[in-house]
Amino acid sequence: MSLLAAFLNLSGQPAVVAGGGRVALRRTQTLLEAGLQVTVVAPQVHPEFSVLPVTVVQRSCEPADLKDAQVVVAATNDPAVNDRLCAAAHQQGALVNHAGDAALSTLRFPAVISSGDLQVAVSTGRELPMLAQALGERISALLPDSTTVEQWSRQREEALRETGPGRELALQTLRKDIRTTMGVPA
Ligand SMILES: C[C@@]1(CC(=O)O)c2cc3[nH]c(cc4nc(cc5[nH]c(cc(n2)[C@H]1CCC(=O)O)[C@@](C)(CC(=O)O)[C@@H]5CCC(=O)O)C(CC(=O)O)=C4CCC(=O)O)c(CCC(=O)O)c3CC(=O)O
Ligand SMILES: NC(=O)C1=CN([C@@H]2O[C@H](COP(=O)(O)OP(=O)(O)OC[C@H]3O[C@@H](n4cnc5c(N)ncnc54)[C@H](O)[C@@H]3O)[C@@H](O)[C@H]2O)C=CC1
Repeated sequence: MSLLAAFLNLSGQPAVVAGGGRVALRRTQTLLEAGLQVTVVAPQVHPEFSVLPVTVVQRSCEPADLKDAQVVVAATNDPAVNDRLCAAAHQQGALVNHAGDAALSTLRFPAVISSGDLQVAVSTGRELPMLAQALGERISALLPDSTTVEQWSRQREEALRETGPGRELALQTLRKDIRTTMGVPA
């Protein structure tokens, strides 16, 4: 069995991050980049949270704080608290990340390599973040720049507007151009 590899559109959805340390900060940044509305609940928060567009509630996190959240990250340094919050979050049907135990998560965080809207996500399917990170560094050298991607995207739209044999020909030309540029056999 493998994990479901998918990209989720959760822009505008509420998320709660329990904990305010480095792990919570990293996860919060990832959620913000995907447009979620993040509330951070923790007695102590890393100073970098003050420059982020998040709501900070400075106290210990209770299951009631998770109400309405579509995504819950339990990243406190108290495993029992993380377990309890995750159990409550699962019950309400949220996507759940348990920072201390991936087996208790329905949501795992990959290493992400991006160029504009293009994203490559690496999951090892286990807990081996150094490998995900190292692979990400190799992969980043392979990504085409965003101007090139934009141009290919426009070319594809133009090809799809064509009718008859011109359409297939335009798509074939584009496919060949992309494959050659990416260094795979045309
Ligand atoms: C299961 C998973 C979490 C999940 O998805 O739930 C997980 C688990 C754990 N990570 C630990 C440590 C660190 N992780 C990082 C960094 C990253 N970790 C990420 C993902 C994942 N980490 C998921 C599996 C991914 C996979 O393998 O596919 C990345 C890719 C994405 C992200 O986190 O946003 C991001 C790279 C970002 C990049 O690309 O740069 C660093 C920092 C660094 O290395 O610089 C440290 C050390 C410093 C620190 O403590 O922060 C420990 C504690 C081990 C211990 O006991 O010390 C555990 C728990 C355990 O192993 O039990
Ligand atoms: N998945 C990953 O990438 C990693 C996961 N971990 C796990 O994540 C946990 C957190 O790591 P760090 O951020 O480095 O910890 P940290 O010690 O820097 O921060 C812990 C945070 O939890 C908060 N906290 C404690 N009790 C709380 C409660 N009842 N409610 C809300 N917040 C509470 C504290 O105020 C603090 O902000 C670790 O204990 C470990 O289990 C650790 C390293 C990497």
